[in-house]
Amino acid sequence: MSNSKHIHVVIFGIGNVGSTLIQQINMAQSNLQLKHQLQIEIPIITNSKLAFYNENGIENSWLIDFEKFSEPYKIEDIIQFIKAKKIKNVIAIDATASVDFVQNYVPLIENGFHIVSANKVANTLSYDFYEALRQSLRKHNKSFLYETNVGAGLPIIETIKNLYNSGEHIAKIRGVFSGSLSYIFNEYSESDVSFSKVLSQASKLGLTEPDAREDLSGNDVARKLLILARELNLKTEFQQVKIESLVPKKLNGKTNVQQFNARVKELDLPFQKRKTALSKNQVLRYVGELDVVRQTLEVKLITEQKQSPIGQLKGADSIFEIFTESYGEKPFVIQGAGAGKAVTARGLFSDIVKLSNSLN
Ligand SMILES: NC(=O)C1=CN([C@@H]2O[C@H](COP(=O)(O)OP(=O)(O)OC[C@H]3O[C@@H](n4cnc5c(N)ncnc54)[C@H](OP(=O)(O)O)[C@@H]3O)[C@@H](O)[C@H]2O)C=CC1
Ligand SMILES: N[C@@H](CC=O)C(=O)O
Repeated sequence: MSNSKHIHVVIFGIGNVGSTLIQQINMAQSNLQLKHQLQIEIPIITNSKLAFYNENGIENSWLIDFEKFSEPYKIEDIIQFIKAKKIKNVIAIDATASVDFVQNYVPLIENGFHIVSANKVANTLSYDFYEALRQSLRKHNKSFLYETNVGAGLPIIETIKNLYNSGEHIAKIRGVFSGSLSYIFNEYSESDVSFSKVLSQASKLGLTEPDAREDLSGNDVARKLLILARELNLKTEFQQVKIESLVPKKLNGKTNVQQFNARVKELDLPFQKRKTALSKNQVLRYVGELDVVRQTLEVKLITEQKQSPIGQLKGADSIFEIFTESYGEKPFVIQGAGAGKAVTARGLFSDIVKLSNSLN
């Protein structure tokens, strides 16, 4: 009999991040087996409507198999399949951006699933939901890991949590929290290309949310700030974040994502005006600031000096400046790709491995 530990991951969402995670897991199998005696199997993958099941674990042909053999599902079908096949050590991966899907977390936990999530929604609904979720995790002795919620693959949440738990006083966290907005303003400030073109490049690179207005409206950055605030035990609500939206009112609200994409050129003129107003040494940056002492959270577009650390950002890099008591006036800084399917999938993968260390 093999001594390997078997972990089973059910992947909800097979878009940019979910599909890359499948590739990364499949490629790492022999190494995980050899070095860690760990076998990660994927018995179910789903998109919003269809699920593909293979109790022995999906194979490299998963895309074709999904197209041929997937079937409509409800969350109860997934739970029932796992129970019927007596599959143990099960982790549900939320690689969706869905508000509806997070309502499945508690039923999943009650039925034996751990959760690893890239989706920020569960941590940014009401504080009551946040607490109820944690109560359910405690009651059923299950884990919920979500390092990719802030800074994609960068180790932000774990670092903040470790500092906080060790009694370090964190005064402020400031920076560029969005990989897509970083990419957009880095490219837009430096080149002659239109704003709508840069936005479409960011979307093609898989940096934006499925609906790019989530990024442009500041909501995605606001969620990240709120998640960090809650890690620091602030009982803050999303409505308390002061947000500067970059989406004109006429393209929000009543327009759907297709209508927005069709009219995206309407963003070009207002952004051209902001760019023209810049001097030679200035760039635009979309920043977030959590002031822990004042308990204020704010996200906004600013004009920044090119020479500053924030002004020097390149590509889709994020930067997190963390001001704490021990580090004094100079913050310690975490910087690197803040979005992208490869780094985000790798972040989910490392949460899976971390979680599997605590399973038998
Ligand atoms: N891209 C990045 O750089 C980063 C992304 N994230 C987060 O990762 C998540 C996924 O992003 P990304 O892969 O780019 O998004 P995509 O739009 O590429 O993929 C989303 C997937 O989720 C599926 N889905 C939507 N609703 C549901 C549902 N209710 N149940 C099951 N599946 C559903 C979609 O299916 P269908 O096609 O049927 O709609 C699709 O397969 C988001 O929450 C995002 O914030 C976090 C850090 C960085
Ligand atoms: N859309 C997000 C993706 C990661 O959370 C971003 O741009 O940072």
